[in-house]
Amino acid sequence: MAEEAFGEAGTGRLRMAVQKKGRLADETFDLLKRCGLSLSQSKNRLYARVQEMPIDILLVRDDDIPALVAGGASDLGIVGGNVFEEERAGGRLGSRVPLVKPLGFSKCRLCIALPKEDTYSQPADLGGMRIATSYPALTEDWLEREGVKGATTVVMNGAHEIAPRLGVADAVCDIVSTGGTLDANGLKVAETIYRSEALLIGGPLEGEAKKVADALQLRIEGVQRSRDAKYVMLNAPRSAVEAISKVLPAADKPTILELAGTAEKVAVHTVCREAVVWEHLEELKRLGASAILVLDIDKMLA
Ligand SMILES: Nc1ncnc2c1ncn2[C@@H]1O[C@H](COP(=O)(O)OP(=O)(O)OP(=O)(O)O)[C@@H](O)[C@H]1O
Ligand SMILES: O=P(O)(O)OC[C@H]1O[C@H](OP(=O)(O)OP(=O)(O)O)[C@H](O)[C@@H]1O
Ligand SMILES: [Mg+2]
Repeated sequence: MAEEAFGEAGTGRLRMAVQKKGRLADETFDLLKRCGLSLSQSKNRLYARVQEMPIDILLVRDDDIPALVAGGASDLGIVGGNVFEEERAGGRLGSRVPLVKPLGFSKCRLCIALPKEDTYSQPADLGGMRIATSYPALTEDWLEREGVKGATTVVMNGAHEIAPRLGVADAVCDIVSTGGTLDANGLKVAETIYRSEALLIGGPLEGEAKKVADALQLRIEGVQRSRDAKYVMLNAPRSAVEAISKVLPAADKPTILELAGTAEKVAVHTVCREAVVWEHLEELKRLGASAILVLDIDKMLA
């Protein structure tokens, strides 16, 4: 591998910054794998090269991704919306980094939380409080929008949940997923100020980089389309096919196949969301469906 050429502009290889290790990294690598892309890691593990497409992957801390993209060192990046919006709200990105698409993983909420014993009914109750957070810009923007008077932020880089107990803050504003961390630290959610998921950011691109980015996006869309979708096969009385098609709505009409040795029954194949199958299982059985198979779909490319 021509390591010296890595990351240089103008090589025609698209550069994409992703988290090296952490809560975003596993799902980012899984997404690339599902896009049919395999990575060859460099010896120093600061970048990897995609084998199947001209893409170089920068392996970095998530906090650095928006600035790398804004500064032009990377064409694209995959980063949590919380980090991206914090950098943007803090005025550190200029106007140069568009959001390309939400990716649907690493979902979490940015919440203001208070000690469980505090009473809370409205934003004004946060007036005058010190709020420990790694997201001062998003927190301050929200406080201003809600007209909260006199609240301030105390910047901490981790373990915010301990701040009220230490007396260095009255409230926290941090990432919440299951709520387990807050609960274990005697805190409760007062407000959700931002709903986050992983985002693909970057561009606008030109020339070869744009072509590669478009091809990558097409693959990502294929993976996203297949994420909730299931391939459903069942046998049913021919007379029930129309009713079954209404119960299992799909983008396209179902495929109806003859079954050997019978004219009354057919096989119905369709694609729909898994939840729809569960919701309507009883009804499908009532309509005479049998041998219901629900299969994973690896990709739906168009
Ligand atoms: N509990 C959670 N559940 C779901 N998503 C989360 C959770 N915690 C964080 N995230 C999302 O994953 C992103 C990365 O979280 P992680 O804890 O790996 O960050 P980090 O410790 O700042 O990593 P780095 O070492 O790259 O700076 C967060 O910015 C957020 O978007
Ligand atoms: O609502 P929960 O499911 O408990 O998740 C929330 C916790 O997850 C994140 O921390 P993480 O566990 O990633 O550790 P970190 O503080 O080292 O980032 C976040 O900072 C919260 O502390
Ligand atoms: Mg970080």
